[in-house]
Amino acid sequence: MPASALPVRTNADTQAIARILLIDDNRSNLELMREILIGEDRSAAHNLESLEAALFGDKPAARAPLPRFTVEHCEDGREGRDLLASALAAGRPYAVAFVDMRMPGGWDGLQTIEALWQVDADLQVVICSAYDDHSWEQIVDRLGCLDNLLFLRKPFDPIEVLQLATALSEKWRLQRARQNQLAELHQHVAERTRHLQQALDQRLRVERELLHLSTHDALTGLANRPLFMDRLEQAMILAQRQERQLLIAFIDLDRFKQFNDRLGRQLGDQLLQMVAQRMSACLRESDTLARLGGDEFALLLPDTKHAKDAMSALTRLLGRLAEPFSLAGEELSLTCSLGCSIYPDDGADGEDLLRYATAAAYRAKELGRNTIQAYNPELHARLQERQLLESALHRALENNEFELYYQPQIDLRSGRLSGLEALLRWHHPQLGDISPARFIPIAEDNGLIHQIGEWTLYSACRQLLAWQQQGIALPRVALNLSAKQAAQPGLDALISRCLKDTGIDPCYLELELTETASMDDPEHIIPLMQRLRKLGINLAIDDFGTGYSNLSYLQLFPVGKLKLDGSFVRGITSDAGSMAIIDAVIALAHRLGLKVVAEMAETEAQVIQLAAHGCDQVQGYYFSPPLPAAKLEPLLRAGAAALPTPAGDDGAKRVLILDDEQHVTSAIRRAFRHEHFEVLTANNAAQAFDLLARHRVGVVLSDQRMPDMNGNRFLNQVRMLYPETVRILFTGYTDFQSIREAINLGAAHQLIDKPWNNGELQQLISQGLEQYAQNRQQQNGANG
Ligand SMILES: Nc1nc2c(ncn2[C@@H]2O[C@@H]3COP(=O)(O)O[C@H]4[C@@H](O)[C@H](n5cnc6c(=O)[nH]c(N)nc65)O[C@@H]4COP(=O)(O)O[C@H]3[C@H]2O)c(=O)[nH]1
Repeated sequence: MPASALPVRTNADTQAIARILLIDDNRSNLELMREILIGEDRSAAHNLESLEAALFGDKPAARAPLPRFTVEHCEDGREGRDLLASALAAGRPYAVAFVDMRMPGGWDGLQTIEALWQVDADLQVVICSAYDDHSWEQIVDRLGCLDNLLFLRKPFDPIEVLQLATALSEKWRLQRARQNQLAELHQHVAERTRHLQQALDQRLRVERELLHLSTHDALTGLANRPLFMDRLEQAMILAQRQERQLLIAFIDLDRFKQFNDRLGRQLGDQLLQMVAQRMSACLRESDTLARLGGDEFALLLPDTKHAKDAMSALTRLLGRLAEPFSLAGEELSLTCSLGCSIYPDDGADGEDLLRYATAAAYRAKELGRNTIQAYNPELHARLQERQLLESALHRALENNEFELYYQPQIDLRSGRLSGLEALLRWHHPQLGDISPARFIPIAEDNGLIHQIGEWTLYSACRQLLAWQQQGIALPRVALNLSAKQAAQPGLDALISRCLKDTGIDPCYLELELTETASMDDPEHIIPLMQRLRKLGINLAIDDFGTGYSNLSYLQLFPVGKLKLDGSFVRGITSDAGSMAIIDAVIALAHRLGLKVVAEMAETEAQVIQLAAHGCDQVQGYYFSPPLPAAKLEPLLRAGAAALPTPAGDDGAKRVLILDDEQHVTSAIRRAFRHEHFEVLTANNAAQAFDLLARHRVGVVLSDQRMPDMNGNRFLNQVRMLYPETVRILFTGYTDFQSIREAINLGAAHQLIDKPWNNGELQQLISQGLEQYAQNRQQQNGANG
């Protein structure tokens, strides 16, 4: 009969009440059981207890309420299993099942119990049996020794049924509660574990990020200096074991500051990122590229069998970097200077190796940028000297080891003293006098230049004041300003303060900024120059002609002077190229209303030529070396120097003979001593150029074979420097090669064989002088 055939009586308080399933094929058994368990007659038991309490004098105990059950039943094992399954699925599991042992026509009790436990292993089971058809041992054998199985012998005592139901349902409840607690505990533990895991993950992530931040450069994502040094140390250990070499490179971007200033910080950063990406792209996984700061990078190539292989990687890097970068609609050409050192050849200390590579990169910069320079012993010596000077420099100011020397500048028209250049001298007690060319760059690097500059400024102004107080007419004093000094914030304030402190009129002060410093950073320099001009200070551009001038800037610089670099002055008498540059600079400066000062003029010939080419002022050993203030006093009081005077005639009666053999020049001089022309002689090209610079000469006769410069080359320079002068070449042998060259170059007008015939030579010279006179006339005519 289906379960629904008997009305299912359920108690109202279903949640707190244990659910019991009865499975028995005997309906009257079911009825009886149900009644016992739901229990209308249990009030009688209660009354009985009350009566006992009255009789034996006990107070009727405050009785715990009798357990009540929700009972459902069925008459067949399969049905019981299904009921159990659907109750479980509905979340209303049975606590106890009373199962009849014998149920003919269906599953017997044991089979039923097995099926029930397959559905719900927690179910407490009571086997009800009236027969001894299964011993307890047999039951245990079949079902196992389990604590959720009890045996009830029929006919059963209602109390026994109730006790079994109560105890087992309580046990079931406790077991469930424990299971729930355990599940909760598991859940709690799982949750807690999950939280801890999350916290741990988070912490690991933060730690990883922190580690990355502390070992990487935030802008480019490249390794930073500490990580680079660490990798270098590791690589050195490995390289030592494997007897390999390592290459360490220092990379400095050329003129990055200019780009950064022009593009602005944000685009400058972007450019650095692009540079980093491009460099990384041409390196191997095993290489380490690091950004040390600013525009400086370091590279470690550990996978190097031979350092030479690595050099080709560096060349590739240099080439890739030189390709233009597209940024903000512009094509930017950026190059780099690269220095490298090799482990173990150059050293065994990581810091040293990086320092050597850095020194080599700076050397590469000096050599003209966009190039690679390997560390070498010469650089090593320079570095050691640098270290020595650097530590000595720190004490130089305190120990009063500096002194200012002054070198006069002379006006080439009047010979008057037009100014003085103050030049710093360092007298070191042990190392002797040290050139500013050696220590100024060091002072620029370590920042001492600012203190040194301040000292120089105050010293020069105080000296000017002292001269003023001695009644000496004040010349203008020029001071050098290095690029770092010019970049120093508050420079104009310092100068104003110094002028105020010393009471010097700013018109007596001139500041010289090199062409390179001015052109490197015009956006900063132009406003600075304007502020200095406002203060009344004069400005000059130093070493003009050696840098990469953007000539259009020249109009924007509020300067009054260009200082022509000494290298051109040195070549003025002998090198047509130097002369051409000097001419061009003078013409340019004059068109812009600027004066030109030539520095390092050492010879009379140079001074004469500079004057002849329209240079305004000159400075150099020819007039005076830089001197201490006291030694300059005679010149300052005189206020002028004697200018050299070129021979006044036009050279139409002058001949210059150049031959390295003195007996040749002497013989010619003797032969023509009574002639109508004067004979000058020289035994080397330098002497000859010097004579030509100081005298006009109508005819030049040069030997072809000379050790310092052959005749063709000499005459060719003469052709370019003094085009009107007539040139004759002595060819000692039948030297067709030199004859052909002389003709091709147009170096010589005439050729004459050695040994020569005096009559023939005299005739050639006379013709030459006539030709020269005609050239001069034409020239004068052309000049109007
Ligand atoms: N061969 C030759 N040399 C001559 C002749 N006449 C002068 N000189 C030298 O040429 C250099 C000219 O100075 P500079 O180009 O400004 O070049 C200077 C300047 O750039 C820097 N310097 C010197 N004093 C200072 C200073 O007080 N501050 C700064 N920032 N730099 C300075 O050091 C450089 C070298 O200075 P010095 O060794 O004094 O070298 C000076 C000077 O002594 C000559 O006829 N022949």
